[in-house]
Amino acid sequence: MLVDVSRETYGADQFAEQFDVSRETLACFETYAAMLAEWQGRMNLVGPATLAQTWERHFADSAQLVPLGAAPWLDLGAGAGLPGLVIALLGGGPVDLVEATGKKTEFLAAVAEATGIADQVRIHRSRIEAMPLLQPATIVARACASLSQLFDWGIRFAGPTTRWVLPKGARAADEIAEARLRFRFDHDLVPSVTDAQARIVVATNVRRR
Ligand SMILES: C[S@@+](CC[C@H](N)C(=O)[O-])C[C@H]1O[C@@H](n2cnc3c(N)ncnc32)[C@H](O)[C@@H]1O
Repeated sequence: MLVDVSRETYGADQFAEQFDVSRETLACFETYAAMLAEWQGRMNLVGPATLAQTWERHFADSAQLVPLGAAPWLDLGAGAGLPGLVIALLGGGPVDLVEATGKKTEFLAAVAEATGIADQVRIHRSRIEAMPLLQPATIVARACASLSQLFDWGIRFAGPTTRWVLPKGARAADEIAEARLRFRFDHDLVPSVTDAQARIVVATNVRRR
């Protein structure tokens, strides 16, 4: 079901109701939102125009992915923790978050510490290509790269049953067609609850042609 409230009114209360978030967990998300706003003044964590819509554009957009995968998760290009920290805050961890930019990994560690989920996340300051091998049940990546590039980066972590949960915009079908030139995979397309045009690609059995 699409979020049926206007962007101006979607906030903590709507997020808590939509995702059945406890009061205690909601307090953690409020801490996260406040830290995002504070650190955004020092570095570009999220698109500046999206900061005012953090609860919908970032938290809800990430939270909708939780039921599509299973732990352990591997978040490629985690940035400000979207979706990796959101998944861990909602009890979906453990999550390995890979992020190349040192300042962003400092932010990730600070939020994990402040919200009490440090034991549910492993934060890797690394390029994805340089990561040691992990065996995630689910590989997730949001706003990081094309489907082909994500498969290229992630395939060494994946087996036939690994799920790939990859939110994509309106161009999901084009990216799938492009990826099919080089990879075989099964997939479902799940509508996004935050953007009527967007789709989430849920792929399994990804292998090179
Ligand atoms: C556009 S941001 C998206 C971040 C976050 N997933 C989100 O949805 O807000 C892409 C992130 O991927 C990181 N990144 C890009 N290529 C990477 C690589 N090869 N290894 C590790 N991180 C990478 C960038 O530093 C950046 O923080």
